[in-house]
Amino acid sequence: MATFEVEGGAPLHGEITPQGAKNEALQILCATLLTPEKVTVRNVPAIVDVLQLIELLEKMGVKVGHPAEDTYTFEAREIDFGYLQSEDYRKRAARLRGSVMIIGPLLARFGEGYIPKPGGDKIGRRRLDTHFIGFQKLGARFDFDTGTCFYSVEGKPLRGCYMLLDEASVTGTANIVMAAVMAEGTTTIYNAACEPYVQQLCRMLNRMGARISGIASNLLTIEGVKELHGTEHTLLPDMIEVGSFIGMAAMTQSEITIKNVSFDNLGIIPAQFARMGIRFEQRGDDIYIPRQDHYEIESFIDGSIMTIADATWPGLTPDLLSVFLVVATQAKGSVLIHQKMFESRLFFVDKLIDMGAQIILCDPHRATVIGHDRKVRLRATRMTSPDIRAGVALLIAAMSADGRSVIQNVEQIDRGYQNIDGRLNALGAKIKRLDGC
Ligand SMILES: CC(=O)N[C@H]1[C@@H](OP(=O)(O)OP(=O)(O)OC[C@H]2O[C@@H](n3ccc(=O)[nH]c3=O)[C@H](O)[C@@H]2O)O[C@H](CO)[C@@H](O)[C@@H]1O
Ligand SMILES: C=C(OP(=O)(O)O)C(=O)O
Repeated sequence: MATFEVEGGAPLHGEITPQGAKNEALQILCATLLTPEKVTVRNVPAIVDVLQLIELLEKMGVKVGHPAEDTYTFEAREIDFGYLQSEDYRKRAARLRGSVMIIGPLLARFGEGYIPKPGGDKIGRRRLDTHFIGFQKLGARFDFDTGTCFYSVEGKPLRGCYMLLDEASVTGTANIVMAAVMAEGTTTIYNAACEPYVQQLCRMLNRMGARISGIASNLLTIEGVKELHGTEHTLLPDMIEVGSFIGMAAMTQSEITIKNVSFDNLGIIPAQFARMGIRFEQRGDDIYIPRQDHYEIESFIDGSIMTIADATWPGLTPDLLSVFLVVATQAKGSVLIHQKMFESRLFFVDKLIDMGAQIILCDPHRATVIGHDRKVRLRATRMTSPDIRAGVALLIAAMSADGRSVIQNVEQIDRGYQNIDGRLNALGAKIKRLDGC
């Protein structure tokens, strides 16, 4: 288990460039299975989840090239279906959430697909009904082995149809879109998720020859085509990393510039930080955050305490609520953080309370934070990272705290943030990585 030792109170200064988007990468890499031709993907982040998925594709028979540090090529000429039944496949695919999107492309191209129960953050129930109901609507047969938690789908040809998703699942939408691109006839997906990750996937599929319209809306229409071809794709900057850096800068009284953020694809994220009282400037496609000793959370117009809640796009992504929560601990004012989607994502607040933050966990979904307005500094402590985003929130808390904190299990943070210690230390942070502690 790797550990960070963090000396709090060191302000950051300088420029940082966000990595490519983790959740987009997972969709795009799976989409390379849809064609035997070469697909080149750029701005690929070197993070654990993405590297594991690349390794998995290689084991499945995909020819993977790595012509530059952030660029990979994929040629899925043949797939080793024997490997998909192996113990090694089950073990590797079960390590990350994104592997679930292997099954849609396999079903589309080969008429069969297999996947174990995927991994990812342990943040509450993470059902897959939307994915498999969608495949069934397209005509696939579905089987779930409850003993081994192994999902199988089979069906050829798939036939386009109308479907109303029971929820706007991000990976579910991606999986169904990829299954439908080569189905016979027209598929209409209503209540589709439209996060930038899904938009980017649809745009790439269209470049490969797919016919998808309605991109960026919750109504997608897909006219099936016979085959898809190779293409090139560049991942967007990771909006969750951008949001994490905005929050980190405010909390640690730092002056930084976040370069090339693709501002137009950040949606409501900048406005939500502005409502927390955090000042920043858009400079071209960069975000400049001045040092700020105080930031005051707005109230609603009627004077009531502000709520920050997650929602499907274009609402606020649930992956940033942990960051908003930790940043609120040093704001002036109070806020209710309402994590609607996941039921076990707020328990890390116990650690912040140990550090001296004023937080009431109302129930598993809601926490009220009463900001200190910097009158009291958080105290350093020893903690363990439970998931990627809570991990980064704890890192932000430790960087602002008085004294030396220890964060264990930083492999969780490494799943989603590339060389985070190295990149932050280059800006003046004092983070020491201790391996095997
Ligand atoms: C690999 C990947 O891309 N992971 C992201 C993806 O996960 P993932 O695609 O697994 O998440 P889903 O969008 O399927 O669902 C997330 C949670 O929200 C609930 N839900 C979803 C839609 C809805 O309309 N109502 C509702 O309550 C689901 O029941 C589930 O508990 O999207 C999540 C939601 O943005 C993000 O947190 C994850 O980082
Ligand atoms: C929940 C997340 O990831 P995953 O879906 O891969 O577990 C996340 O990125 O915050």
